[in-house]
Amino acid sequence: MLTAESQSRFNNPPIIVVMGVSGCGKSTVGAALAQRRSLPFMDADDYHPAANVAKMSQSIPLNDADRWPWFETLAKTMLEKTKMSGGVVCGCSALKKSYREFLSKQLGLPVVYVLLNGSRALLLERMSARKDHYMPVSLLDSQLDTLEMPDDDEPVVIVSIDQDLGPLIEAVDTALASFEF
Ligand SMILES: Nc1ncnc2c1ncn2[C@@H]1O[C@H](COP(=O)(O)OP(=O)(O)OP(=O)(O)O)[C@@H](O)[C@H]1O
Ligand SMILES: O=C(O)[C@H](O)[C@@H](O)[C@H](O)[C@H](O)CO
Repeated sequence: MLTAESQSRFNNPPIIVVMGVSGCGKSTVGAALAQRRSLPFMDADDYHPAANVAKMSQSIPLNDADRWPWFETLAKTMLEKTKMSGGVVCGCSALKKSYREFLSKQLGLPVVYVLLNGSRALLLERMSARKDHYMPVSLLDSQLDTLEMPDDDEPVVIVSIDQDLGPLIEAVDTALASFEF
C-alpha cells in the first residue's frame, strides 16, 4: 500500500499514460518503460468490454458512449495499482483531451502523458506487420481523425516513434525528466 512513508519519497506518484493511435507502440513502449521504472504496467486494451472489442473487430470505430465506461474502469484500476505499488504505467489511446482530463480528475492525482507520435505511413506499416490483433488497419484513419493533439497546457510529452525501441525508451525517459515524481 502507499503509506505515508512511501508517499513521501515522491512529490507525486509516477502515473504515466503512454498514449496515441492504434499501432503507435503503446503496449511495447509502455511495458518497457514500466520495467525500467519498476512499476506495474497495465494495457488499457485488456479492460475493454467485449462489446467494444467486437465493434472494433468489425471495423466500427468506438464512440464516446463506448469509451466512457471503459475510462471509469481504467481510472479505478490505475488508482488501485498506484495505491498498491506507488505508481503505474498504462498504455491507453486517450485520444481526446476530455478523456485525458477525466483520468486525472478521477484519480485526484496528476497524470503525465507520453504521446507516441508517428506518420500515417509508419503506423500503417507497423499495424500491417502485426499478426493476431483484433484492431483492423481500416480503423487507423478514424483513430487519426479522433486524436486531439495536446494543448500547451496539458502535461504531455511527445516522442517520435520513428526510431528503434532502445533509443525510443531513452527519449521517453529524458522527456519525463522534467516531471517531479
Ligand atoms: N520503435 C519501434 N520500432 C519498431 N517496431 C515497433 C516499435 N514500437 C512498436 N513496434 C511494433 O509495432 C507494432 C505495434 O506496436 P504495439 O502493439 O505496441 O502498438 P499499440 O499502440 O499498443 O497498438 P494497439 O493500440 O493497436 O494495441 C508491434 O508489432 C510492435 O512490435
Ligand atoms: O480508444 C480507442 O479507439 C481504442 O482504445 C483503440 O485505440 C484500441 O483499443 C486500440 O488501439 C487497440 O488496437
